Amino acid sequence: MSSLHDSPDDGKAVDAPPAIPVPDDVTEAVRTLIRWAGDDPEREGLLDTPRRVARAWKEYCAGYADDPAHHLARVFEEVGGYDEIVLLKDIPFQSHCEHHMAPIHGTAHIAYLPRNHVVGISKLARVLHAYARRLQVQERLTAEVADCIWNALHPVGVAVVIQATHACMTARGVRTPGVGMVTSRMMGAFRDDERSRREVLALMGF
Ligand SMILES: Nc1nc2c(ncn2[C@@H]2O[C@H](COP(=O)(O)OP(=O)(O)OP(=O)(O)O)[C@@H](O)[C@H]2O)c(=O)[nH]1
Repeated sequence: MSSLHDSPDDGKAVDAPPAIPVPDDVTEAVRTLIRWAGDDPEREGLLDTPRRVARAWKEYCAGYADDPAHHLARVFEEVGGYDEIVLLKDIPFQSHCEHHMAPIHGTAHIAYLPRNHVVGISKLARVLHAYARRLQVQERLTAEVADCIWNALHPVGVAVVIQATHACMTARGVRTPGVGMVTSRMMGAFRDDERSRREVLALMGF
């Protein structure tokens, strides 16, 4: 019987990642973790779990195989003399913290003030995801995204603001739901010029 998640053609899940081979030591590590958590990795419901977990982690961490700067290689020079802020706002992303490997869910706002050229707007989100799909701390993620745009486009300014919740704080440890962390990196005109900084923050909704 097919379900909503089956493709009409081959019965595989629509968004299924390619079935990459998983080395035995990786599945064994997951089995050890299941035992450590208190369950039995040999019970029927958990038999395929180590392989699934291994593949899921390859997907969560796909950013290690993704060169962020590569996404900014193609630029457009003819944009009608446009020389104001370009902002991609409210970009949802997921990451994992490097301390507990717990999920981070967040929203990023990425802006730049072009010098002579712009990039396809989707590329800003691609840069974000390439860094987010790694083990991260929010401060480094914010800095890496901003630095990548700065170094690739040589714009007049770059501003990146990230708001995120960390499951290591909500689901364990201090167990404090509803709190968000905010980080920012302002470069060039957005750092040096108060009016530009205020303008970009206002466009972002702050
Ligand atoms: N600055 C920063 N801290 C983070 C980030 N993600 C997780 N953390 C924190 O990293 C810290 C790790 O602290 P440790 O004391 O080594 O680990 P822990 O004993 O598990 O800490 P608790 O979470 O307080 O139980 C925790 O305070 C986390 O909340 C992040 O992106 N940035």
